[in-house]
Amino acid sequence: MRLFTPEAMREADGKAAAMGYPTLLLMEWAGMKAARVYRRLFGKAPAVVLAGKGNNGGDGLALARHLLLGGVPLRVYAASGQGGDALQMRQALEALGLPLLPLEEASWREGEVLVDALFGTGLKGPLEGFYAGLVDRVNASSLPILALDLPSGLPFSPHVQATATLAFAALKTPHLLYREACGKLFLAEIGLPQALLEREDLPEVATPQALRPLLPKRPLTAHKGSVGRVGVLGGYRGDGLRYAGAPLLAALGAYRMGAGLVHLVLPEGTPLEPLEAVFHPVPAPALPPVKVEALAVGMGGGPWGKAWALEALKAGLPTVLDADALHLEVVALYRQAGVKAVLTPHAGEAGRLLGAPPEAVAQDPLAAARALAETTGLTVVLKGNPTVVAEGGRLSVNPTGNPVLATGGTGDVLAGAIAALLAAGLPPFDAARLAVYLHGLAGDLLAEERGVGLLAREVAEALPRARRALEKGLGLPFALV
Ligand SMILES: NC(=O)C1=CN([C@@H]2O[C@H](COP(=O)(O)OP(=O)(O)OC[C@H]3O[C@@H](n4cnc5c(N)ncnc54)[C@H](OP(=O)(O)O)[C@@H]3O)[C@@H](O)[C@H]2O)[C@@H](O)CC1
Ligand SMILES: Nc1ncnc2c1ncn2[C@@H]1O[C@H](COP(=O)(O)OP(=O)(O)O)[C@@H](O)[C@H]1O
Ligand SMILES: [K+]
Repeated sequence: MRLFTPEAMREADGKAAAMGYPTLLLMEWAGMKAARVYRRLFGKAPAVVLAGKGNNGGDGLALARHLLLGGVPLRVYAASGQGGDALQMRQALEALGLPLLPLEEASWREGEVLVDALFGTGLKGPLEGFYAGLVDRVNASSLPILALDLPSGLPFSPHVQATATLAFAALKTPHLLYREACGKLFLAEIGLPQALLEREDLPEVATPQALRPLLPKRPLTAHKGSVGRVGVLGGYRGDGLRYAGAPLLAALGAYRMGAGLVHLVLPEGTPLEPLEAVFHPVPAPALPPVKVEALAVGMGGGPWGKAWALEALKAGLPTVLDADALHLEVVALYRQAGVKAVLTPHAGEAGRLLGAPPEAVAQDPLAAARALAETTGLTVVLKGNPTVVAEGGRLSVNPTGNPVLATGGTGDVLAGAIAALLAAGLPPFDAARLAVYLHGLAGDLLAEERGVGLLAREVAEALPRARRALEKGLGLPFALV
């Protein structure tokens, strides 16, 4: 599944028209699916439809007709000046005898549901004046809001804060970058020719359909030496400081992602927890002779981070470089050596590597991940919401995960999980996008059950459940209608 920009979506729309596909059918399907979602969410609660003059408004007018025919009480406030398909939808509605009210008079009361069909992919700049005021009133209404295609105003402010959003034909970038404004997300197929949706040049939205085939198989004859062994190198002791938990969490992440064996290389004197790992206490960063297929390096490394990474490089194995191992010199050496490496920065670390403020990275994570993959020549996992995986020209945007994961150590678990998949033989891009998806899904399962207050180790513990869900093809965090 591809992630469209609003421009790419409009282009697809235009191509459908140029192919002779009757675009009125697309709008009719959009309206019909929207009515279906409305009924599913709100039953027969009375609707107030706010329709703009473009095609997004047209979708709203089509929805209104289906609600009317389905016996849902409603009022429609519409801008004037529709043309093309939207005008036909207006005429169809009026022919059924529903008078359209001027948008300027829009009002609502307790118990009603607002449908936001003001603006979709055609918005050219921030809303101002009347429309900005209308959006502010909508947001202040405390009524449920169903946004059609996009919450109006996105990707700018002000924008509608929807209870639910129904995307048409494909997800667009704002759906994943402004997840909060969308509320519960739905995606409707509306009959756009499939060829127009297959755009290899656009980023991927990671889905169970794409990821399930990547799950490493476990044959009957599997043994702990055959399914991937991971070396974890990290931790620091000095200056009165101790970072002992991070490498342990990475080891848990690796085991819970299916590693056969984990070798844990730690500073001497680190307090050890009972864990199924083989411990290698060392007086200073070093790589003892261990039989592993991949490494995870840098978690809790503090000032030792760089030294851990340089020691690990000697093995020439696929390596996850996390946290304190993320330095430009280190990254350059891995690239020179032709080692398969996955970098796992959050926005702060990515900003440091790119020489950009973290806010700029968080503002456009797709561009930042792409830039970092380009400058380093390595695979990049830019963590956040959404997490973006980049390698060469490829981008994968992850739809799972939630703020419950914003707690110390969840990134360490992820680093170990990626290393386990590298050790199982997956190429870096696949190991990264699969681990990121499952890690986010583990967080989603836990968020639903328990909410805020998770421990990182619990995220590791939930990885097998996330994996089982993916094996069944489940776990897509938005509904297809
Ligand atoms: N993809 C698909 O396959 C399908 C897509 N469909 C639907 O079409 C939607 C896209 O429709 P669209 O292109 O008509 O644009 P839309 O979002 O209605 O807005 C255009 C209006 O906004 C106005 N306007 C712009 N900027 C503004 C501003 N800053 N402040 C104020 N006004 C501003 C602009 O005015 P103008 O500049 O033209 O005067 C124009 O009137 C898409 O989201 C989906 O819902 C489906 O129907 C079926 C198939
Ligand atoms: N708001 C959020 N939404 C989704 N995922 C989040 C959110 N906050 C944190 N995460 C995830 O949690 C992990 C945090 O990693 P990181 O910042 O490296 O933490 P730590 O260094 O404590 O392990 C990342 O995988 C990140 O994507
Ligand atoms: K809208």
